[in-house]
Amino acid sequence: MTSPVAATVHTFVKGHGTGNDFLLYADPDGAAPLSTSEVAALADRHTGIGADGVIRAVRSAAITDGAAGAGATGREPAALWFMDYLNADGSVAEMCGNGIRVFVAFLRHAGLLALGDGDTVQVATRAGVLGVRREGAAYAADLGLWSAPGGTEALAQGFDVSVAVAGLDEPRPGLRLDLPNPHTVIALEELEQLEALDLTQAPIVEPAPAHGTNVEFVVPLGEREVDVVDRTGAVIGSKTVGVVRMRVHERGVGETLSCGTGACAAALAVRTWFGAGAPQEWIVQVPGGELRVRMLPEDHVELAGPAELVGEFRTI
Ligand SMILES: N[C@@H](CCC[C@H](N)C(=O)O)C(=O)O
Repeated sequence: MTSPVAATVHTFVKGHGTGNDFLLYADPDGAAPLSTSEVAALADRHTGIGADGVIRAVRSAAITDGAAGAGATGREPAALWFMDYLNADGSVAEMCGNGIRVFVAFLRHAGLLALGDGDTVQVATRAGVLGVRREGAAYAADLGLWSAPGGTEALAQGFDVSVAVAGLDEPRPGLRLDLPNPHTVIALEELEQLEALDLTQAPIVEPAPAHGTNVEFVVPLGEREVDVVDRTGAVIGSKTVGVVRMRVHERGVGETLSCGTGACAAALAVRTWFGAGAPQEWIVQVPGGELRVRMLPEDHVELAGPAELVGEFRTI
């Protein structure tokens, strides 16, 4: 591979969360951002290293307005590190739920952060400062406020757009939710319908959201009793959780094996459709594994799941 990368950046760590994979690098002083075309070249699965996104770790004190792209939060005294997340096509996204867990794992691996089991670190993102708690080898992130751009009317109705996709005969109703990156969730009745979808092309959402959208197709699978364990792993009770199967087409990427903010949108949409009495916790099954979503007070939502680092890659 001929390096598409600026001379200052050659070494990347590859990591993933339930198969949603990223290339990460440290740029403490904010001196080595990558261009859109450099990111796209690196993320290319045939001629680059390959990834769903590229994540740059910048000291938040080094972020000046606009330096990290549209929506940069500026200096964040509450958080030492800023997560600069870019999609595989080089476009800027407001948030990445799988990425923020892998980001924290990367900071620990690079010796840039010490985080005890059960402790929480504040991370600056384009969605504001978010807390990420370590749970052994996994992480739980409070992704902050969710909202429905269609307002209470869309939530009451359960949908506010129409979505056409290859593999389904007719357009289906979809519900838009912001985490704060844009999502559109569509319910299907059968797992066979989910498996038959062709997500090699982006689903067509009408009316088209102004800034594009990630699109999640979901099949609700009912409720399940699961063990409640303490920090030592001992079972101390049980609780009821909802279960959802999901496939996703990500804005700026294509179909991915997982999407963390998408899993939250899926759980929020299914909970909305179920109405009062729906579980507050959800297991979201994605092609790359399982994620846990928990509704927190004041319209916050928590996403928990694994974060794994694969290896280091050096471009030439
Ligand atoms: N995979 C991410 C979402 C990444 C951003 C998304 N493609 C967008 O453009 O909004 C996740 O885990 O949340």
